[in-house]
Parts: sequence; C-alpha cells; structure tokens
Amino acid sequence: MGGRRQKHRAGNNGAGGGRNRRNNGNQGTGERGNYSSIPTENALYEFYYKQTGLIPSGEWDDFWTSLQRTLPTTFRFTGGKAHALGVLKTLKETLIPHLVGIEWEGVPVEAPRVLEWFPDSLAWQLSVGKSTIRRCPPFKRFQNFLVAETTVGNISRQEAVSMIPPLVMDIQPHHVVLDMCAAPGSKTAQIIEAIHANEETHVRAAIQDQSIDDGSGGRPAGLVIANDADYKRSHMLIHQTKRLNSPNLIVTNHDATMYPSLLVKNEDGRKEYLKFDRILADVPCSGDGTARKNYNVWRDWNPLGAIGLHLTQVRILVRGLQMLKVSGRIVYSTCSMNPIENEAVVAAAIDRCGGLGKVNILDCSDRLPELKRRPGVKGGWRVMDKDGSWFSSYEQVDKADMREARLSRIVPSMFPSEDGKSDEDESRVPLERCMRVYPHLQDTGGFFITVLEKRSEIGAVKSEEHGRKKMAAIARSKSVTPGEGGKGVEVEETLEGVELVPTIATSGEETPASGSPSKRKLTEVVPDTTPPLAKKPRSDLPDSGEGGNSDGGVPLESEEATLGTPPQATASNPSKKYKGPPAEEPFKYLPADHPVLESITKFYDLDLRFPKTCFMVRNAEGIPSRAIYFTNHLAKQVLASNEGSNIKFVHCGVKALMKQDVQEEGVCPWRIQSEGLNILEGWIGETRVVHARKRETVRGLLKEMFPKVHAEGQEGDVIGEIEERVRGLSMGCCVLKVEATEGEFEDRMVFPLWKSRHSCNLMLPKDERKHESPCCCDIGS
Ligand SMILES: C[S@@+](CC[C@H](N)C(=O)[O-])C[C@H]1O[C@@H](n2cnc3c(N)ncnc32)[C@H](O)[C@@H]1O
Repeated sequence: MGGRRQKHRAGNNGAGGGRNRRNNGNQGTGERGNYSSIPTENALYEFYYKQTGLIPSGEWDDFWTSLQRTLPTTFRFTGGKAHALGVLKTLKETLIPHLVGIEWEGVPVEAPRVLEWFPDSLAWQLSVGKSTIRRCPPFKRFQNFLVAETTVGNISRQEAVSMIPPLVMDIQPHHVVLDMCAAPGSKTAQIIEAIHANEETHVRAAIQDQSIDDGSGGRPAGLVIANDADYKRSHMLIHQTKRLNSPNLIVTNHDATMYPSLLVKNEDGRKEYLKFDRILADVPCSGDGTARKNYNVWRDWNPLGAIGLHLTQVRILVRGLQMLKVSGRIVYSTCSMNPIENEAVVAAAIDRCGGLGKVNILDCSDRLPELKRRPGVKGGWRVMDKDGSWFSSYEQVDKADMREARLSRIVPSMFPSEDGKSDEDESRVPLERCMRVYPHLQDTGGFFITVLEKRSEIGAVKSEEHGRKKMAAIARSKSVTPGEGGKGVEVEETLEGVELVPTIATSGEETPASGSPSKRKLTEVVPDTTPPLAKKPRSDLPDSGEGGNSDGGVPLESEEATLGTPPQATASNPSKKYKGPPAEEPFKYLPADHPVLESITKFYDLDLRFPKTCFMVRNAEGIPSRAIYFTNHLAKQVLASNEGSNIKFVHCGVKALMKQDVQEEGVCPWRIQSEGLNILEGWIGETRVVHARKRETVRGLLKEMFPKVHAEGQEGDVIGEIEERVRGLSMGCCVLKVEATEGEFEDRMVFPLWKSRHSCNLMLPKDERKHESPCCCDIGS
C-alpha cells in the first residue's frame, strides 16, 4: 500500500486516554454507559425469534442472555501480513505477559484473547470493563497501546462478525472488487489490505531487478471500488480508508440497486463493461443482530424493519450478480438474524437471475474452520405482519386485507420458496450453505453470510410479478388452505399495543468517531440523489450481458408501481427536493512528458521504470497547481473511460506530491507528501536520499521543528549523524531513510525531509508527529 507505513512499535508508550466507542465501553461488566436507561427487553423481538424456531429451545436462554450482554471489544492487526505480525509480536511479548492472571479489587480479570477463527491470530478480543481498564495499570497501558496503534493505523477496532465477509471472499491482488454498500468502510479496509497483500516484497523485487518493467512497479493490478448511496457516508468511507493510502481504490456514490455499468477499455482499445471478480453486498438491514452494541434495537425493533428492506436487499444482490464475472463470487451479508433479510433474499435473487444454472451458493464449511456457525434455514419460516399476525404463505396475505398487506409491503419473495422440495431435488436452492452466526456461539453479535458464485451469464432478470405468480403456483401445488375466519390469516399469538416504526441499522460496522447513530429512519435508506445517467451508451458499445441494463443505467424493472413505495425524499425534510451533493472536481491524468513531471523526474532522479503515466490532478484544466495524485493503471482506465458520464466518482488517488511556495531559483517546488512516500521512495535516486541509523537523530528531528544545519566544522547535536549529508544537499525535498538496526529500530522507517538554506524539517502532519514521538523516542529504553 502506498504511504509511509507506521512501522514503529508503540509498545506501551502511546498517547494516553481512551477513545470510547459509542456505547460499548463497559465490556463484559454489564455496565451500560450512556445507554444505561435502555432496558434490554423488547417483547415483540423476543416473541418473534422464539416463534421462528431458529434457535433450538435448549439454547434459547443462552442465546437470549448473550444478546442482552454488552459486546466485547474486538480489534485486528492491519496492513501487510509481515507488518501486522510484527505489531502482534509487540502485543504478545511486551503487554500480554502483564495481563495474565490479574486480579483487580479481588476479582479475576480476563486477559485479552485471540479470536481463534481469524487467520494468523491477527484478531483479538477484550472483555474487561471500562472502569477496570481505566484504573488497573496493566490494562491502562494496554488501552494506551490500542489507542496509539489505532491512531497510526496498525490496529483497527472492528466488530468480530464484521471481519468475516472479506475473509470468505478469497481476494487476490489482481482482482477487481466492488463493495456495494461500503460505508463506513471497515470491510472495505480489509478488502484493500487483501489486494495489497505481499506488496512490499513485489515492489522490492521490481526495484532491484532492472529486467522487471511491466509498468506496475511491482504494485497489484487489482482495483477496489467502494460505494455508498449516502453522500455523507461515502466521505466517512474516504476518511476510514485514507490511512491505507491505496492507489487501487475508487469511491463512488450511487444507489447500489441501480449501480451504473462502468466502462473500461479492453486490450484492443475498445470499451467494454467492467465486470467484477469479487463483490461484497453488505446490505442495509434491520440490524437486529447488533443489539449487543446498538441498544436502539431494544427500543425500536419491530417486524417492519425486515419487511421494509427485503426488496432493496434483493435488488442490490441481483444488481451485484449482474455485474459479476462468470466464476466470480459475491458475498451477501447482513447483521440481521431474520430469514426475510437473509435466506429469502438469497433465494429470490437466485430465482430472479434464472436459477441454479446461473448462480449457486458455495459450500464454505471448510473456510474458517474454527468459526462456530449454524447452517442457513432451508425453509419453513413465516412472515409476521406489523400487528404480530403470522402468514405462512403469500396466498394467505393475498386473501387477507389487501390494503393492509400492501401497506406492510409483504411480497411473495419473503416466503420460503424451497419448501416441499426434497434434499435430492437438484432444483432446490441449498440454503443450508448460508452461514448464520449467533451471539451465544462465540460471544459475538448476530450475523449472516452467504457466498454466491456466478455460473453463467445472466439474461434478463425476472420481474417481481413473476415471483408473485410463482408463489401462487407453489401455493396451489401445496394446496394451502387459507385459515378459517374470513381473512385467511394464520394468527397464532399476537402482541398488541406496540407502536411500529420501520427502522434500519447498519451492519457490523464500527461507530464513526462522531458517534452519529447507526440506526436511521427508513426514509433515509435509499437517498435517491442519483441523477439519471444522462449519457446513453452508443449502440456500438458491447452488450453488458446484464439483461435489462444495456442502456448502462437502471438495471431492474420498476417495482414501485406495483408495491406502492412512496417517492424517495430526504430524511430531514421529506417534502423538500434534495438538490444532490456538490459536484466533484474531475480527475485529469497528466501526460508522462508534462513539463512538471519532467522536472520532478529530474529533480528526484526518478527511476525510468516508475509508472509516470499514473499521476493526475483534480481540476478540469488538468493543471498541476497544488497537488498531484497517483493511482494504479486500472483506476486510471476506469476514470478515463467513464469521463463525461454522470458516474459519481467521489474519491480516487493518493496525494503524492504537493506544491510548496519556494522563492529560490532552481528549487523543485514539489515536495513528497507523506501519504505518497511509500509509492515513490524506492524509485527515488540516491541524490535525494539521506540515510540515518540512530534513534537520537529521529528523536531530534521530531522534537525540533527546524533544526539548524551548521556550516562545515560546526556540527551540532540535533541531526549530528546526518548533518554532513544534509549540508551537501541542494534545497528542496528529500527522503530520510532510517534502516532497521539492532537496539535502535526494529523496522525500517521513511520520512519526507525538507532541506532549507540553514535548516531542515521533517515534514509530518502535527498529529503524526505527536504519535511518532513517544514511540521513536522510547523504543528500546
Ligand atoms: C451495513 S452498512 C455497511 C457497512 C460497511 N460494509 C462496513 O463494513 O463498514 C450499509 C450501508 O449501506 C448504505 N446504503 C443504504 N442503502 C443503500 C443503497 N441502496 N445503495 C448503496 N448503499 C446503500 C448505507 O448508507 C450504509 O452505509
């Protein structure tokens, strides 16, 4: 990944204090922080899940009490594997020994423990209460370590179950990946890390072996497109992924149910539709598996949450399947335990795409073998209406009060479609291959994951009307008799007096620092801010092979007319038309022989094999006036091929170079930005490199902003080791490389350094300087 990886060891010297997450600071103690006033009770929620029979009766109490307990804190080590293992070693060797066998105020305290199912022990769990962490010194040190390492990007706090989907995607560095509902981006970060796996080794090999000149500079060819329909949340996503400095990332802002077909040039130079090797559809859901950290579930849960989201979920999954390459995989996940949002969605999407010949569910029982899970539900679930009435089939709804049924948006695909088929029936969708994770299995939230594989190209997708007819046929063949009592509604037990408001939660995601509630009103779900994709592809463009989407725009037939969905509006003012987010600056690539690039190449003595065609700027004129960004080839191709369309690209590129205000003649004004350092440093000639070995040199540069560079014969003590070298450099930016040395630094580090006439300056943002200091200054002491 690009950018200067923070490879120092923070040890136990990180910044003090803890950044509390929104509501689960009091891990494992039953303390509830700000949410203490919300009781962990909801009669309708309990009634619903008891009635579904998903949880064997012998496990119910365990399940329910687990759901009521506060969720433990979980975190994972990030970055390339070698790097992550290095930081893990610090945790194991310097902190864990002090946390084992501790008693605090007479009570044994559980040490942090590894999540067994996560590969290479790179994810951990902490179940200690907030007050213990605050007051018990070894835990306070541990908390400081977490805060410091999280700040520099070596650790990411993420809910355990939320880590599962990217792990079962099987992502390779050359893959083109789409994350359809990506904000705030914890899973996107995992996906990006998978794309960059082993990158350092490949880049090093490319730098050293002159014969490697494929234009990639050893970097991965793959691409991640992360999307979210909510403009503000798409910026949250940019913020969350920024620390990864990936030139292989594009962020878009579209409604995933009608994600636009992106164009890309093929090897013959002709444009074709971009298809994906891997897709994640971590869809908006009712979030009832998040009750352990999102206490609003207890206050707000009702059956309309799932009912209101089912169709959006189906449409997102179908759209994803359309955009997938044949043999590609899509992972569908929710943090809901409700079959209506899970198995019903999977079955409906497979049906709408043409059945098992087109799409199948992969058996993942051999993946993450230590993860305790339950198979997907084959069938037999029912749909509960807003008043607590149960329907076993759509036939019963059809015969019930239609106006009521329509209001509650019950549709045929919410019901089991495989009931009555034998296990041997080859047309039966193997829903048991879906994976369900329940809170009591391994002390997590509730989660649902399914891996689907596309077997052949999908033609036109079936309409919702088709589903209705199919359900009627199934009902006829099973001779479902509507219940007695006129309405044909099967009512077992109903709960009365519960006010129902459809709600939506965001799944398994980390709480943004702002602490904005993750639960939002249904009206916010699909902010229809998408302008129509005005540019209709020319008829000479290839068929997208995505049935019903050859115009590159809306892929599915409109279902709103039949279902009576109200027009979309903004949440804050339902009647006021949202004018849409501000226009993004265009992405303009610079020609490799642009005079500015030529001067940069000359000044930094850039290796000729460095991919110079991948530099771009963000203005319509294509003028390098302030910042120059770097992307990989495929990102460039996608941006360039879709230029002038209405596709809402909101982010791409790592800021590699920034223009500095320099008066002096002959000084290159373009300084290397710390984000872009990892991308450039290996390719910069020795004329602009300074080497250091001693901790005291780094310490001096961190503590003093502009240490003096003395005249010959007057060496000072701040930058002593590098003084002579720096004195000999012409003015401008250079790269300080600090090699790993026994007793000094365990890892190599690289910094941008600015040489002025009489001083030098380590060019780090203030907060990085702050977090860098304690670590660099105290390592080994
Ligand atoms: C469950 S959250 C995603 C969590 C994210 N994958 C992560 O791991 O951090 C669902 C996201 O879907 C977005 N969303 C809701 N409706 C959408 C739609 N129609 N198209 C795309 N995104 C949508 C929401 O804004 C929300 O950020």
